[in-house]
Amino acid sequence: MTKITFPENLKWGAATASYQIEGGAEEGGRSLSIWDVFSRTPGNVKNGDTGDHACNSYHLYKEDVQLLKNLGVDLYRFSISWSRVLPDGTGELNEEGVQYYSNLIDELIANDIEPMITLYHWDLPQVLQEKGGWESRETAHAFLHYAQKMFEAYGDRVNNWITMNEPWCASFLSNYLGVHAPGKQDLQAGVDVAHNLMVAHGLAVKSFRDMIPEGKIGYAPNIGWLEPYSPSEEDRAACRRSMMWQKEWFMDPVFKGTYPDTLVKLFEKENAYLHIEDGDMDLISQPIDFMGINFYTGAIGRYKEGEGLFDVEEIAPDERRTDIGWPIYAEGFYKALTDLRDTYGDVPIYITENGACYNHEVEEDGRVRDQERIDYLKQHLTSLDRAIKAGVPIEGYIVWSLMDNFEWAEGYEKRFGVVHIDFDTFERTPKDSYYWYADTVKNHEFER
Ligand SMILES: N=NNCCOCCOc1ccc(-c2cn(C[C@@H]3NC[C@@H](O)[C@H]3O)nn2)cc1
Repeated sequence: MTKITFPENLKWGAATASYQIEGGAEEGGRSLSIWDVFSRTPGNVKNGDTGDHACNSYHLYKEDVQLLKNLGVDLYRFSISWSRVLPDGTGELNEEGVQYYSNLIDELIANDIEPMITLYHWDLPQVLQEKGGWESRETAHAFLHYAQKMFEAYGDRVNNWITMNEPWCASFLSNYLGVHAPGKQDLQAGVDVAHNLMVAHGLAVKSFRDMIPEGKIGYAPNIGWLEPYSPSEEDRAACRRSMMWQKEWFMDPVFKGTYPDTLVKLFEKENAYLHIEDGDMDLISQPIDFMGINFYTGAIGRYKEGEGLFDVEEIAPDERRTDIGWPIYAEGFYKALTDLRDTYGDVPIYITENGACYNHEVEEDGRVRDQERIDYLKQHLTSLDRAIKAGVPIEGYIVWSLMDNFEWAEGYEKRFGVVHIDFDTFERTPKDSYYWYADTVKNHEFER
């Protein structure tokens, strides 16, 4: 057996997000978010699931912290529900909402766990959506107000901050592909939302430097990996174009102060145009302390004229897929990470999400035998080890997710947690992968 051993200073964590776990959708002064409206609209979410109750973490957060403590992680990455702390989207704070997160932060610190806050994990206050949402630049300024209020409230205890989670999902998946909230299918809307999310990111980073000078801030784009089907320039260019949508479109503005011209021109051909104002690119490209990377899957990419926006078809590398249907491609994780270093240099990286969907249930003896998830994590942590040994500056690894939760348009059926949730009783049951991950975190190593 081969042992994979990680650097002692690698930080380990687990992640969740507010709309996916909290519930308490109309408790404690919280107002509706776009995900409440989207999930309550019939046809948008599998089985008509909503985040009304989710994992009931709004009431069970102390149990969650004990699960994290027994997992032995250094970090807990969670997000704040903007509409819980600012029900009007801006203006005055809802003290009850602020207190909820203050209690969570204190509970984490009391258990020697570092909080890592994600400010925007897709649950925009509905009141702001009704004023134009992220298509309106005003929302970027509302985000700055929200971020500043959070820095004031928690900056004394929280050092690690993430502005945006998966801006590709929050812009194109949500406003062009229509799969996530608000469910628009308009490429211009997607381009406008993507830019305003990045302006909002820049505004928050700039203010953060003044408000929490000792803190660390970044953002968390999601990327996949498309391996060319053949060495032909057709296949290689098609893969580059498709990956550009999640990589360069959201990373070049931050690390180069520009948008990738290939995609700018491609979008213009589809009558979708960037609306950049003076100073935007300087604002977006100010330095950050780390980049979060969310990686789940990849594929083989082959040029196919007329296929989607980029003339590329995605082929699964082999028959292995998780229960959400995504191919398993751990080699792609290694390639994606070394490609980031080759493109953007030594930007410190946290893996802010990596994990697998397997829908096991609790068996008679109380166990959840999710060996497939353990195998997925082993394969991807092996790729991570290879990337670290190749010199990619990895700060930490944060598994998605601590617990089964509301997996957006897929609802509760699709389970990503190392802890099983009974969505009727909210009973939490650590899976086999929970105990395996705890050993790996404790020993900084595992047997392949
Ligand atoms: N490329 N073209 N696709 C065209 C067709 O898309 C159909 C569906 O697409 C997607 C793409 C990506 C995702 C996704 C989900 N997660 C997992 C969450 N991450 C943040 C955290 O909250 C987790 O729950 N990450 N990514 C979902 C759907």
